[in-house]
Amino acid sequence: MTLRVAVSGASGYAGGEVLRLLTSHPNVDIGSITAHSNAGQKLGGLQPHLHALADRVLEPTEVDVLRGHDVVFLALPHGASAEIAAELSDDTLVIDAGADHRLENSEMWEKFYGSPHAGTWPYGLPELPGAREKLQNAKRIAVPGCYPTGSLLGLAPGFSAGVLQPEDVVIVAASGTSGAGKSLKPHLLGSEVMGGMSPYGVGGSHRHTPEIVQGLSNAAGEDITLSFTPTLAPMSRGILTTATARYKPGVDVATLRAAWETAYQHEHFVHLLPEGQWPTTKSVVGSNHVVMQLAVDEEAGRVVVVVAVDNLTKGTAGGAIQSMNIAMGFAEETGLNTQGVAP
Ligand SMILES: NC(=O)C1=CN([C@@H]2O[C@H](COP(=O)(O)OP(=O)(O)OC[C@H]3O[C@@H](n4cnc5c(N)ncnc54)[C@H](OP(=O)(O)O)[C@@H]3O)[C@@H](O)[C@H]2O)C=CC1
Ligand SMILES: CC(=O)N[C@@H](CCC(=O)OP(=O)(O)O)C(=O)O
Repeated sequence: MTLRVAVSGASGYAGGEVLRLLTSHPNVDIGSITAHSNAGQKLGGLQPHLHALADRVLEPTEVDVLRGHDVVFLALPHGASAEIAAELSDDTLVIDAGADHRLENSEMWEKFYGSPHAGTWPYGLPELPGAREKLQNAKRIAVPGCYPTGSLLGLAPGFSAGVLQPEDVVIVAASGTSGAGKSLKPHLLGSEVMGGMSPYGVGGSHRHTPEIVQGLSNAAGEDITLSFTPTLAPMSRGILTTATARYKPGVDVATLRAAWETAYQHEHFVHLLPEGQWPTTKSVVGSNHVVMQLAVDEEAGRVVVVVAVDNLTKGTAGGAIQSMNIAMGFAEETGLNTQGVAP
């Protein structure tokens, strides 16, 4: 089966990565590609790495352009996708890379995004417990945020297995600058970012906080409490997440490690490294692979999990295509790879 697929936001980072991956997907024919201020431009001038599509012209992001495709990827700013998705047929698979449909709690949406909530779609992180069933035959999929991808994959196994305490979860993550998108932002100028790291969204104010709380609470079966701090690192791609949580009294080290080994033993894209090896963001650049390592800090009574993802691949576009594969009944790994780029 060949799907006709449209990509909106194709001039941006997330849309560009969706296109890069789709060009090697055997079941996809790339239909309309759309943009906003860059509509009318050739893709080659904006995404010079996408040689195979260089002469394709970006159309405006309008419902009429997106209609008539089997699958539509929306890689638009927050708030822009809900309106378009509502106009697309129920038979079209719509995959939203933005945040509009990720949260289950409308109050949380309004608190963190400051607009009316558009509703909740199946969450596109297949490795979470119960997620695959909801993605099969889905016609609407919400792609997770990039920080939630590493954070949830890092701690969900411990909560699902009932070995972690729900209160006092702490996550600190360092992201590459592509996480912020392509539009001009003064704090992302090379001279601001190169040679140093800086925090932002400190004190529970980052909008990914409720998304991570939601996923971990669902895994735990009870509400968890979280302190989440994002930081900006001088690299273009990648997120290194350090997630720690208290383990329940009496749980031993072997039981803790077994929870993660069991959760990921059959997963194609998520890999608990052999003991003693630690993840690096460099090892996952351009791949849909997630690598992690776990340590048990017995003095502190905490599990420490370190996770590396490529924010644009597994953290957005690769995860979106993996979910498309599930929804459409293709083998989950179709068109995706687990090999990084080195050095
Ligand atoms: N970057 C990342 O790592 C991740 C991004 N995401 C999400 O993906 C989405 C896109 O992010 P990203 O690619 O980084 O952002 P970019 O700023 O790189 O790209 C934004 C895209 O949206 C288009 N656009 C801008 N304004 C509008 C508008 N008002 N209406 C319609 N289209 C518009 C732009 O078109 P033009 O260039 O023509 O103006 C461009 O194609 C966001 O919702 C983001 O949260 C999710 C996970 C990770
Ligand atoms: C480095 C950086 O700025 N990252 C972005 C997160 C990008 C992303 O995944 O998030 P959404 O899809 O939810 O926007 C941020 O912190 O806002």
